Amino acid sequence: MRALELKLDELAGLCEGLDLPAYWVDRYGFIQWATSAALQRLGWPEGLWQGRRISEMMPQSRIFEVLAGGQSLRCRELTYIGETIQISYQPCWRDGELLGVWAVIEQQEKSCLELEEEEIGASRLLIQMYETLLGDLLLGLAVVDSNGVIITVNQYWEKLFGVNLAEIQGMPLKTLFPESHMGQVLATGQPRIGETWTRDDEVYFLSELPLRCGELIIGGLVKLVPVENVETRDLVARYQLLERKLLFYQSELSALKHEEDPFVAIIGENPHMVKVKNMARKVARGDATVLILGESGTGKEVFAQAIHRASPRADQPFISINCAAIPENLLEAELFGYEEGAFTGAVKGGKAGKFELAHGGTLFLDEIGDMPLAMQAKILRALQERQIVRVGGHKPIPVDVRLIAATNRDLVAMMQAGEFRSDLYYRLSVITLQLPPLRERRDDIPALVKMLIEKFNKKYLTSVEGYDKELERFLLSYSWPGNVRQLENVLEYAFNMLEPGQKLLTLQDLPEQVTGGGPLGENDLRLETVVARAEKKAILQALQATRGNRMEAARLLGIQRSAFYQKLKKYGLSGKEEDHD
Ligand SMILES: Nc1ncnc2c1ncn2[C@@H]1O[C@H](COP(=O)(O)OP(=O)(O)OP(=O)(O)O)[C@@H](O)[C@H]1O
Repeated sequence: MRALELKLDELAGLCEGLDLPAYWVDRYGFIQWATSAALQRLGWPEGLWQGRRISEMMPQSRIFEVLAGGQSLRCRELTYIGETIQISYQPCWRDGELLGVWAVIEQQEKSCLELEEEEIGASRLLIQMYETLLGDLLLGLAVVDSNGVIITVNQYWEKLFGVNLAEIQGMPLKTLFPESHMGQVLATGQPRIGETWTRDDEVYFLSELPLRCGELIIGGLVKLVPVENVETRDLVARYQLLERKLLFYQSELSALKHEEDPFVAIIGENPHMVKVKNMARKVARGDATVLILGESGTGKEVFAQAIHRASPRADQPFISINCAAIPENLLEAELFGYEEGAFTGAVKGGKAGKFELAHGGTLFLDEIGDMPLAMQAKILRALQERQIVRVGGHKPIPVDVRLIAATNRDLVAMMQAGEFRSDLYYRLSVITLQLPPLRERRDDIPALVKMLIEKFNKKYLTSVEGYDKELERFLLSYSWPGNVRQLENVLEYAFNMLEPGQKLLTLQDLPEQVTGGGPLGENDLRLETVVARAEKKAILQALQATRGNRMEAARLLGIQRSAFYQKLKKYGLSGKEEDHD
């Protein structure tokens, strides 16, 4: 910051020394300095302009366009106290951040005339360039001036419209091509792309783009690309694929929105699962806090969402936050928001936290067992007082949220070890749902796989019908340390390995780390696997040494808590080391 202040001071000194009428406006629009020449030109009395916004001193200033758009403006004319003056504005950036705008009052009008000439010269050059490029490309091109009058077209265009360049030069494009929207493109500077146009049963992609020279729109370009063109056909195919994917996601979304019973989508006919689903269905109707326990990937978030959708709050937001994945120093601001200027890098105007965003709806705190003690106290206070205070603020903000929390850690043991506040535990655990790991409900695996195959068939436009006996045996016997999420990832991997037209999934389509005799194949001596094996072992040892305390384990390993959490996910570990040793 000091170096920067020095540079701004230097700029001020330099302008003063050169007797240049110039001033500096910071990124919030406040005038920071002005040279004596500028004060004289603008008639600003000393002492009146300091600390004021430029809009107060000069309401017609164009500086806000520059602050908003980040692009320079040259020789902009404005009338100020009865006199016409021209000002050029130069935005100044540092490390991608806009610092402010340097404004210089032009002294000679000639400089602006020169600028216009430069601009006209540049546009001529541009047109010449286009004429050379137009040649005999397999697409129709037309260039118009800023009034939409045809300057040139290429041979393809001539043939397509059955015209000669000489006879249409100077003609408004709209006369020759009434379907054009070039008028709008030139007026707004916004391109129109992705439209189609048909002539004699031939379909063309139509794009209309503005041609710019710096700030100025100097004309427009029309492109007509026949869909028959091989490259275009490829594009069309990809576009159609994207469109189908979009339709798929739209239908998924509306299915989610209109599901009568949100628990239907949760697959699980295993008796334990049925019991949990029935209980969740009942508690959804009320407003009580729910604690969902279960290993990673068992569907805790799926349950939380279903509870929300089956609750009277269904039309309000469902906001989810993974407490373990967010660095400790950012957690408070994420949860409670912050006021402007609360810390370096704080967004202008402040930011709402998850509690505020969830107002009226449900807040899902995933991995609550990884919440630092200080934050636990703040959450408890927010729940009791039904209000929060943003970081750096004083004003209490009322919040009405239903809280659903989840963890795979043993909160009772943590409580006894003083790592989890008992008052918060009792508040959270009014209703507790315990989700079984997948290895304890293997009878649900076929239904889950069927659902996932349908899902990925839609996503990848494939037509897989099932899997062979060998794969079936594997799917039913594997330990699935990462539970349903791992099953989902493994099958998605298989879909990416499919041969064209393949109807049955086989064991060979699955990732080797899974099929190689355990989560990490012991016979695989590739460096990547050996390093991964060592890393997994170190994590398990750290978890053992800290009796499953992830924060402590991360500290022992000398890595960030969020990085540690990612590694747990990568190796399909739940944090309970004895499960997977
Ligand atoms: N019973 C289920 N039926 C259908 N899909 C499920 C089921 N359980 C889990 N899934 C799917 O498995 C994935 C993981 O589920 P989810 O994110 O709810 O697990 P989690 O327990 O919250 O995991 P973590 O603790 O790691 O955040 C999701 O893609 C979810 O859709």
